[in-house]
Amino acid sequence: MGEKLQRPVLITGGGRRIGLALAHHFLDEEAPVVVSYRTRYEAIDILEERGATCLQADFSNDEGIFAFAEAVRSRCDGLRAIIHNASVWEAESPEVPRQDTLARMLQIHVHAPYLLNHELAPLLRGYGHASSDIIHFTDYVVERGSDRHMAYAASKAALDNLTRSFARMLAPEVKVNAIAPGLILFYEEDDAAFRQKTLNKSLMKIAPGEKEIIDLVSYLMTSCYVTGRSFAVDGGRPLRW
Ligand SMILES: NC(=O)C1=CN([C@@H]2O[C@H](COP(=O)(O)OP(=O)(O)OC[C@H]3O[C@@H](n4cnc5c(N)ncnc54)[C@H](OP(=O)(O)O)[C@@H]3O)[C@@H](O)[C@H]2O)C=CC1
Ligand SMILES: Nc1nc2c(c(=O)[nH]1)N=C([C@H](O)[C@@H](O)CO)CN2
Repeated sequence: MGEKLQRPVLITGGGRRIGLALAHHFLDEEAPVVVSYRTRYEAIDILEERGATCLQADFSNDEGIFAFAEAVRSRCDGLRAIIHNASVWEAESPEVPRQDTLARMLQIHVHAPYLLNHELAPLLRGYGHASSDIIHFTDYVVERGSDRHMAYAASKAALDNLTRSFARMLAPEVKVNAIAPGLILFYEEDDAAFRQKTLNKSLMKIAPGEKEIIDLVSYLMTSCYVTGRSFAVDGGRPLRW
């Protein structure tokens, strides 16, 4: 397996979109990076060519989460940060039993970060005051609930709450914060009508792209005082209702 990595930034779900952009950002900064991926996109080959360590992981059951934690421990003696990006935006649907939707949402947004933080906390500790970070990606719906994504919103709300518990548990060595995005990115297949309707839901009326998230992650990782807080990146969306 070779030498162990020097305190990499660990990003879950780093194979596409925001997680992928974060991985490239840290590689640009010459920071060591570990990403988890579920689907092996071409983007993973490129990350590996750039020096990232990419570990296949499926968090849809607890065994997959524990196996990933063990894989990280076997490659790293320490971690600079854990960024919990992996997520599924699943709506309730009449064809799917509600309990299955709820279980999947809790699995990816609560079991995975809760278990990984406990499993990997020893790798974040021991480097001094405010020297490590955990960042949870939640959602602006944590504040207001959701009509179409009720289980998703509830699971992200639980993750928001875990932010404060882990901040208490791991201070003062590890800062633990949440980022609560509104619309950041569209999907290529989103049509013009959907895009316009969605843009109109915020005050700022743009899909800002990954840079807004990268800038906030950089700020949080630079701070030596900010912990246990949630940061909205939502274009003022809650004010539109
Ligand atoms: N994009 C946006 O506008 C918004 C994003 N957010 C939050 O920001 C974060 C990033 O968003 P975005 O880039 O759009 O996320 P995506 O939904 O595009 O990607 C999430 C990643 O998580 C991975 N993942 C999903 N389920 C599992 C699993 N069971 N095991 C392992 N990995 C898994 C996916 O892998 P695979 O590709 O294999 O499915 C994917 O790579 C998320 O937490 C999201 O909820 C919040 C509000 C708005
Ligand atoms: N895991 C994901 N979570 C969310 C996504 C997404 O694509 N993947 N998208 C959104 C929306 O953009 C929404 O906030 C705007 O209508 C929410 N969560």
